[in-house]
Amino acid sequence: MSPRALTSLEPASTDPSRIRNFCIIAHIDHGKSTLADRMLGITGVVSDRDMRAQYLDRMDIERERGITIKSQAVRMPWALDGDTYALNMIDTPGHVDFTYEVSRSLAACEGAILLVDAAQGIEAQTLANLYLALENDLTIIPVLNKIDLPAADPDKYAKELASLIGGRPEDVLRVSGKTGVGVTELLDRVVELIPAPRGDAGAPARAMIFDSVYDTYRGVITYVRMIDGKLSPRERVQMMSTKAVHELLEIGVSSPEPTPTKGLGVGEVGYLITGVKDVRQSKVGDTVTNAAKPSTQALPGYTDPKPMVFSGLYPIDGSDYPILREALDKLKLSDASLNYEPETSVALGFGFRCGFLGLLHLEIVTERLEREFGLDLIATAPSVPYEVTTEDKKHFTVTNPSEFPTGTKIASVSEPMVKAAILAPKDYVGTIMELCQSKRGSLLGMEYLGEDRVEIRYSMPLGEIVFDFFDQLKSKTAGYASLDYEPSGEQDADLVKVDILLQGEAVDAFSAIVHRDKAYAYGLLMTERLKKLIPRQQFEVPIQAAIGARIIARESISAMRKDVLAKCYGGDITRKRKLLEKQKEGKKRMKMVGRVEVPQEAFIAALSGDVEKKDKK
Ligand SMILES: Nc1nc2c(ncn2[C@@H]2O[C@H](COP(=O)(O)OP(=O)(O)OP(=O)(O)O)[C@@H](O)[C@H]2O)c(=O)[nH]1
Repeated sequence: MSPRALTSLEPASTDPSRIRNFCIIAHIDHGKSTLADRMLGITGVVSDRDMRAQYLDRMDIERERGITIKSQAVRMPWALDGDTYALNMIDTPGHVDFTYEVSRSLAACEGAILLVDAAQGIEAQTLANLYLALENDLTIIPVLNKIDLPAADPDKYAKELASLIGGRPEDVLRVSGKTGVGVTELLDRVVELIPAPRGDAGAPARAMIFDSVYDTYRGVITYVRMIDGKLSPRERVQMMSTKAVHELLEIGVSSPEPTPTKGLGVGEVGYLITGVKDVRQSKVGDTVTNAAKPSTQALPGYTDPKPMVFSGLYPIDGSDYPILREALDKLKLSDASLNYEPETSVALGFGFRCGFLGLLHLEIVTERLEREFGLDLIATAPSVPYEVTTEDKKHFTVTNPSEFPTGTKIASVSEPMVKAAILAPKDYVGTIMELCQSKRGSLLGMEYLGEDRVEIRYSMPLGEIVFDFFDQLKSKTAGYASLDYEPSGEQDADLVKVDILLQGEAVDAFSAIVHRDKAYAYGLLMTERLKKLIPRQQFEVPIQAAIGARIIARESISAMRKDVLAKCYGGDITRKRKLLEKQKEGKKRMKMVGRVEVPQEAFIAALSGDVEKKDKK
């Protein structure tokens, strides 16, 4: 603990002029959590003994992957020039999937520490987060981290940062979250530079929800930033988007363990517990007001986050379906942006079509389902929502390719677009442009940042990004490129559905919506894959790819009579019976597509692309 830390955990001050609300924004892995931990140690809110790495990241998956999914807020007392301040640090998620949550966390602050790895320099998310912070009028404190690294080049990157935000290189602070160098000065800088919150203490209460977390024992814990007025324990509060009224069972601050207080006033950051059991009743971005004396104007910026990536989740063992349903119901309590509805597939049986904020969100949810609920799952290829208009002027949204209309005349199809920003060393510009072009991107602009780093901006269909864009980008640039993107409306495109047919029957899990120019390649890929995976049957099985009634690719599996009894010449009837029993067992794991028997493993391998991976080895 530093001598500057205070020993008392009682809120240092509730006078708004002594409050500083800030967050740390950084690209993934630039050391935000490490720095946050170090601040907790230096301000004395967490003793060295209790300090475990990444105190703020509570979920196991977060800790293992080293990423922050859920933001948390913590109050730290800090003394400067004889005055005591309450520093509220709001931890923001760093990944693109959670941009909305980031923007709400930023809206709860007056300032932001812009943290950049002194060995890496500015990356795509540094910029994306900086732009979000500037949109919210935050005061920016530029900081270089990891100056203890031998590869650190603080002089170079201080210049880069200064030219980006318009300041002097010598004003860029240099710290190491790991060793603690410079962190005390940084805390002082937070007090000096970040403006105190302002609000109307006499007005009806308005608090903005910037996070809401499900806790098994306490129900939903809602993190808020008070804008106007005051909230006190036991009073009745109203959520302005839904008008739902709840009683405030507890109100307090995290330092960093929840500590009840007598209320929260202007500029304060803390938590509320109302006994609700589902985070959907306490939505990020919503305004909390006093039910008896409600405010008439909700705070700006609230939206319902829309799922942008869809995938079918199926239990590999069909009998796990009820467990999957229960697991999703449970996860929903803590994840307001997870959507799902039951669906059935010829190939995969019973499952759920789930909507996610993005690919990382999908990965996290599948991993939690497998890990926390012991499920083995197969996920269908991710797809995005398409808006379809038919010639008779009907509109609908297609989130499952197999539901894409055929037969009816389609007037237009539009797909979600994103503005993508890619940052990379300049040597990779050609490679990156080639890749973006091949993914139907159109160049928006290009800018040099410093001597060797370039920001390339493209408009691209989200559908191309969710496929394997990020993996390809990483492998083509030896890991040097970083990517960020934001939704930017919709655009009409010449999209078609490619079906994959086994003996004339469409296998729903393999239908895909692709651009007409890519339909043939997709058809060829899938028919070849399946040919390798599906065992011979007693008759010839054609595998075809089709757009509507038009076949665009074809393979076939030649017939073979599989006579399991052939080996059993002689009359041993028990042995014959055993073999027949065994065959029956095997059949249970088979899925029937028309008359064709397909082992489920074949579907799984075809969906995950395991065939090519094996071929490459
Ligand atoms: N040498 C050195 N390593 C550091 C420092 N700060 C963080 N690291 C290391 O950098 C890696 C990433 O640090 P984190 O604190 O997890 O990064 P983060 O920005 O919180 O990552 P996300 O939560 O994924 O955004 C870890 O391996 C840390 O040990 C530092 O000051 N010096």
